[in-house]
Amino acid sequence: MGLKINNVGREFNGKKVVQNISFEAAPGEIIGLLGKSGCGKSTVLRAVSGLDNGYEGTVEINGTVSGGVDKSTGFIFQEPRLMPWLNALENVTFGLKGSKEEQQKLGRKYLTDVGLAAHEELYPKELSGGMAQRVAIARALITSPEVLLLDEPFSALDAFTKMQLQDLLLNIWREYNTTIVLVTHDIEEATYLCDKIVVLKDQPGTVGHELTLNEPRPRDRGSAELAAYKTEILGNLDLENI
Ligand SMILES: Nc1ncnc2c1ncn2[C@@H]1O[C@H](COP(=O)(O)OP(=O)(O)OP(=O)(O)O)[C@@H](O)[C@H]1O
Repeated sequence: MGLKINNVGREFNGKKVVQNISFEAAPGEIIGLLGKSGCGKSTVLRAVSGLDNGYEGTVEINGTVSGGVDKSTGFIFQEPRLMPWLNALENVTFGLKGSKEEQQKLGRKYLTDVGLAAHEELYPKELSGGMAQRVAIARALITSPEVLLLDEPFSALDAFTKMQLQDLLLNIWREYNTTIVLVTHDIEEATYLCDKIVVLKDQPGTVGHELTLNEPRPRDRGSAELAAYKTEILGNLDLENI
């Protein structure tokens, strides 16, 4: 159960961009996909999400081979991608079934979870970058996904907001016990959040290294243990060939 990626490969215009990507995430595990720009992290995540289905290999979610966009997954992008004509609550509840009252009740619960209970009426242009990304997180959570896929979700935010949202993500993960796949190029972020990190090598993207972080939470961002993981990752990033 959980997530199983078997030999995923993807070609664009006759060129292999990623190949033989395999990794697994147990239910409730946070797994990071880390690598240099262009190594194929987003390509792999799009295959896992079903947003792209032109890949080789298989993606299994809870034991079932996925054949497209799976209702049990939620996606969070680098930018919030909110609808500008809808307020925060309407963005979160957009597309939900049920009566307006039911939708609003559910929407308010998730807005509360992301710390925006008092801001449901604000429109995207009235939200800070961090608030907008909180709305995007609430929108992804409202369908109760078993697997949450995040593509560099905090990379556009300032350092302080980024740390706040990383902690928010851990709170949500604790509450909902979702399996999480996090694409990031941020080594600090990966070691702070993840149970397992898959380091991709590029051209074509392949799994270069995998490490398991047996570190209890809450983690200390400045600890010697995390520093040792960072060193291990840096040693496997092939930085001489940037
Ligand atoms: N739809 C597409 N058509 C053609 N080439 C593509 C397409 N999508 C991705 N690529 C190419 O695949 C390679 C990997 O891209 P991808 O976005 O997966 O990398 P990444 O590791 O997520 O990069 P970054 O960290 O910069 O976001 C790149 O060379 C990119 O140009």
